[in-house]
Amino acid sequence: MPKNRLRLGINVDHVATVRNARGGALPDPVRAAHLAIAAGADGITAHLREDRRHIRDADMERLASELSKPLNFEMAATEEMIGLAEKLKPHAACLVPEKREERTTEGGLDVVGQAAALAPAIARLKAAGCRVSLFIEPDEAPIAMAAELGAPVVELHTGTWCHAVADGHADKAEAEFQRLAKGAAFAASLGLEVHAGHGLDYDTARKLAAVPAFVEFNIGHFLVGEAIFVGLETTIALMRQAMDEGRAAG
Ligand SMILES: CC(=O)[C@@H](O)[C@H](O)COP(=O)(O)O
Ligand SMILES: NCC(=O)COP(=O)(O)O
Repeated sequence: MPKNRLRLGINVDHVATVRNARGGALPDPVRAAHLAIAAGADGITAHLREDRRHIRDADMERLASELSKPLNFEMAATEEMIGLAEKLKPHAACLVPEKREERTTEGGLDVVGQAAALAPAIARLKAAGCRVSLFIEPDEAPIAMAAELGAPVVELHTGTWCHAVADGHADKAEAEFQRLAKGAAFAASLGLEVHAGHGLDYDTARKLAAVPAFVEFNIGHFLVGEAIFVGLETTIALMRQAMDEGRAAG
């Protein structure tokens, strides 16, 4: 295994989205998490939204107690969520912005504007033993503030780039890719561990893997969708291959 191999975290939120469409117990996101680990995932990500639209408290409790690989608990920095993380003690806690009316996580956390509120949240999560990560835009100001706030990890939001690629806006896509590459290098230069996620597919993950500063990708929606056609094991193997190819080419 190459020393600089990228870690692949699998986000199981949208297995729960399908389950919740019918209100029963199936498909079970925890079963998907076990399967993802058996298929080579390096960790599992799950986002317990305040409105519980996909992952629910009972899912998070089972993920925290059952998994053999690290759990990355994505959450808004609310009292309720920080309290839950203190109770469940997941390996990692990733603070993300959240709006009830949004369809998905639309941008990065406003770490500059919310620094005063984030500082105690980060301190409490660290005291609970969680590796704290901040989900932010790939720009200097939020990255520098993340370092100042003592977060050891940043996850750079790849959504704007992935949308530009999907929409065929080549110039915007190239500019967004350069923004991510520059942001990742800057974050690494400050001693931060650099992750990426949101909207990644095989092609975008392959291209981004060539940027050496990244050490982990968290991917969910695309893989859960692909699993309908080729199965979860195959889609994870194909994503692993794409990331390894990209890294080797970098
Ligand atoms: C923060 C983030 O990017 C993830 O939470 C992911 O997008 C899945 O959750 P949603 O689709 O509910 O935003
Ligand atoms: N933090 C990003 C994540 O966990 C997965 O995002 P997506 O692939 O579901 O868009």
